[in-house]
Amino acid sequence: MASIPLLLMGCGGVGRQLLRHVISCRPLHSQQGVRLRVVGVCDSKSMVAISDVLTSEFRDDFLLQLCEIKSNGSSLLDLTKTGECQVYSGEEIGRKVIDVATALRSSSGLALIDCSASSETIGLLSQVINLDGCVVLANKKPLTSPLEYYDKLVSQPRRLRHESTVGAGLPVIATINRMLSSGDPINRIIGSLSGTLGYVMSEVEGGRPFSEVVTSAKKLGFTEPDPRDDLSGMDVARKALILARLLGHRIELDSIKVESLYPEKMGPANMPLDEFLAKGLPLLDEAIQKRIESAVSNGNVLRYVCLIEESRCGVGLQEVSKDSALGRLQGSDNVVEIYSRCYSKQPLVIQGAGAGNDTTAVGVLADILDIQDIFRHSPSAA
Ligand SMILES: NC(=O)C1=CN([C@@H]2O[C@H](COP(=O)(O)OP(=O)(O)OC[C@H]3O[C@@H](n4cnc5c(N)ncnc54)[C@H](OP(=O)(O)O)[C@@H]3O)[C@@H](O)[C@H]2O)C=CC1
Ligand SMILES: N[C@@H](CC=O)C(=O)O
Repeated sequence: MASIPLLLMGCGGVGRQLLRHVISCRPLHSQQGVRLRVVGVCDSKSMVAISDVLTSEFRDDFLLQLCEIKSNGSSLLDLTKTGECQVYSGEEIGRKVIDVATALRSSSGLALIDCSASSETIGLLSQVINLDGCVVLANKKPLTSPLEYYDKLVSQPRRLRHESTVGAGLPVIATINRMLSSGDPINRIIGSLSGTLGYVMSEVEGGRPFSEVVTSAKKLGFTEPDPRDDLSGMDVARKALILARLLGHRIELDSIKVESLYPEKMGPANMPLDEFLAKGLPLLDEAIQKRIESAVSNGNVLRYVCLIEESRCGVGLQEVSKDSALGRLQGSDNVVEIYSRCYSKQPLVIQGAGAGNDTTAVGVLADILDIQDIFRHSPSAA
């Protein structure tokens, strides 16, 4: 039996869906000889942890209650009433995560799952790797931090999985890793890597106002916590950087050319999110619609494209033919075309839903199961 102790950072849309999946897959995992033991969960302010991380785990009804509390916008602190957990806040959180990883080091090791959208988790993630733990990421920010930190995080590739950082549940990272490790060098990747921007382009093409479509994309769980991360192109740039670094490009985020769909005066430094959603977005409707109509009048469509080729890496809007793989995309689907020595004339193509809490959580869960052997071979795994 592989017993994997999980500590989840971030219990928003993706994190909660992951907890629900862990619970609903119990019978399947039991057949496979795997037990996922949730020993701690944290959000931006608090952390709940089980008192004995070596042998205990949160009960499923406690985890479902946690999901409900967070869905209602309440605080994890409300769970103290149950008497089932210890609660930590502020700087205690980081210390407790390291305590848990240290306590588990000589038995199975900890699996730290980052479903936050924070740029501040990188230090903890690297420390957990150093404590012989594993890290699974939906959060792209740790992998797009400066190379100095990135190198530490990826120093033990067997202990790191991050499939959901690019294309949500689509097998983009695994495919690229398989190609590279089998000596099939990749020379070009072109694709549409934003579920939000894909959905926005195809829905506005169909006649809906841009502001209304962005609001729906947020409700559907496609956008980042602040949709300006998507609309600025930065979320796609992060995915491009993750792929470029996998290909061996030693580049930083600020070297990627990015095209934003809103002006700087509407950016997070100048406008609160609520104001952007209520007042900023509608001001963009006309300009985006005109751009899309102009593409359509040329017999084309507009897509937000990511290109990585030789030393070039850029993301931005492009007019593409309606009949191309990019042009045929609809809704939140992503497409990634990979050109390599083996796939030189016709690319290897990966396509499907590229955003959404469900598909992303499934990708994270698959990553956790992918590292089960590390836990199976530990001295405590019976
Ligand atoms: N949705 C999607 O389709 C996809 C999402 N992702 C990635 O998954 C991640 C989560 O997205 P989503 O669930 O939609 O985002 P949400 O905003 O719904 O949830 C984010 C969660 O992270 C918590 N959080 C914030 N800062 C920290 C921190 N420093 N430590 C621990 N927890 C923290 C938040 O706390 P609080 O509740 O207190 O605000 C919240 O619970 C993002 O990085 C996103 O890029 C990746 C692929 C696809
Ligand atoms: N906000 C992202 C979610 C997945 O990474 C997107 O829209 O693609």
